[in-house]
Amino acid sequence: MDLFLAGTETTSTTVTWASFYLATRPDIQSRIFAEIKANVGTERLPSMQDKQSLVYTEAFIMEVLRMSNIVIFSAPHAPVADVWIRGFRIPKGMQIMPDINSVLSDPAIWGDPENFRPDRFVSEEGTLLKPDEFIPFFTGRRNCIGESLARMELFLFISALVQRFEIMPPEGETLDINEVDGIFGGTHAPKPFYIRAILRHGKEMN
Ligand code: HEM
Repeated sequence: MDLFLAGTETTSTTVTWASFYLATRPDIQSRIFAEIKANVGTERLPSMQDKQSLVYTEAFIMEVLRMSNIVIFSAPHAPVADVWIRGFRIPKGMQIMPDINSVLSDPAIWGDPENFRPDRFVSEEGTLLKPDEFIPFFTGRRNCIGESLARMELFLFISALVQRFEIMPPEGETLDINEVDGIFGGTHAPKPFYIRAILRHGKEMN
């Protein structure tokens, strides 16, 4: 369970959502590639040392995590004593499953949660913003134990993918969020879809 669902399906589903957003948003993909080209180049693969300088790339990954919201409910939790929240009593020991989606898509927090907009995580000074409400790995003492590993995997895989390939919809086709969204099983995954991954070469890479 830990190995296949928590450790594997989560990151692979996030990469699948990232491929969808890359294929449907060439404007965003161009900005990611330009950032990688300027800060890493194309002679070597990006490494974790590059994360500080690839702010927009990391903001893209955060926006994929926010929009795709692959773990809609946290694991079951229970209070160790009676608590009152907005007039509701949650008795000691009662199992609750907090709704992560209600936070990641709250207009009062994000303004335009329905729009895919990595810039919401970039400050005016060009640094990465980390709002408290960004909780795809949930929050508190029992939050996702694999967060650091997952974020490292996503950064290395997605930055290398965009450095080497241009991601596009199939020839002559468009991809639509309403057609791929979404299968709610172990994770919130997109329905199967096709993309093209065209190797970047020549002038673009130099
Ligand atoms: C994009 C990737 C991932 C997301 C969005 C994610 C999200 C979550 C969430 C929301 C929880 C529930 C936390 C809570 O209820 O407080 C959780 C728990 C957990 N995750 Fe992840 N996870 C991801 C990747 C991983 C990876 C790569 C591993 C392991 C290598 C992992 C291992 C676990 C384990 C073992 C738990 C249960 C922790 C506990 O109950 O104490 N996760 N994850």
